Amino acid sequence: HWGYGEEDGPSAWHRDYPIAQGNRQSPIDIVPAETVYDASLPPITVAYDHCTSVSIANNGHSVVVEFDDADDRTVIKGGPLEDAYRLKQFHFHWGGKGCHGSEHTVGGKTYASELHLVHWNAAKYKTFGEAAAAPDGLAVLGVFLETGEEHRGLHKITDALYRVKFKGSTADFRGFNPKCLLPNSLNYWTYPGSLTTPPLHESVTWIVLKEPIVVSEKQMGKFRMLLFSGEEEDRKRMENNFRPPQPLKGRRVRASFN
Ligand SMILES: COc1cc(C[n+]2ccc3cc(OS(N)(=O)=O)ccc3c2)cc(OC)c1OC
Ligand SMILES: [Zn+2]
Repeated sequence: HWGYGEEDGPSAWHRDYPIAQGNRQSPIDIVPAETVYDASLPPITVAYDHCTSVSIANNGHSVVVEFDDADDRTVIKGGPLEDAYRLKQFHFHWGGKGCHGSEHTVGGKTYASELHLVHWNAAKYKTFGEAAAAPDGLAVLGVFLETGEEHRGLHKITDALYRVKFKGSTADFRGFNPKCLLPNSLNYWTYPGSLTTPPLHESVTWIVLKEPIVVSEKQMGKFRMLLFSGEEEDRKRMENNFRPPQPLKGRRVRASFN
């Protein structure tokens, strides 16, 4: 099975998932000077008012908060998106310490972590799985995390992490609204890309926010107490669960701001 170690990490994924060497893989290094300001790009609308988080889980690769996606109560629309995309889950990628751990980089700059809010096009597809295999099926909103002051909204998450320490553990996690994890500005870059973990489907319209949110080193430390391993296995700390930037292959990265 795939992972982030020496043997099963990102450089080996192509053996089981040849699309890893495809033409629209993610993440990428976003080079601001090479992005194209697109004045016709409307702002994105994040309509997370009736938040319906259901559970928090450790899937052996990250910590994931799942949502009830049975209706259009929690959606993202506008920006590069033709339809409203329904929030399915969010999760994080992070490093071992210091300021590396994000998946996207900005002019080579890495951040301590990156939040991914995963949405699917329920206007066009019946299930997440079906959408995940379609070129316009998913929209992932990426938010950079940098270390500094404590983040009040993140406490509810970091205080729940002890309940999902081991791979395969799940806990109730209701009523969390991820709107509190967004920065003040919704200025973004957007480009056509993929899932950053297997199955690496090239089905994602990426929307990466320029402004990071600030979380404390102590809060980041709580993510690193999670384990890749299950209760009966040798302990492996969950850290450095990020894929490095992939070739741009001629893709255009548009900016919603000048
Ligand atoms: C709920 O059903 C599925 C869940 C999942 C779980 N999953 C796996 C990998 C993922 C990678 C992701 O990549 S990322 N890091 O770019 O956000 C996002 C969501 C993911 C969700 C995948 C599926 O098919 C690909 C599913 O349909 C069968
Ligand atoms: Zn992710």
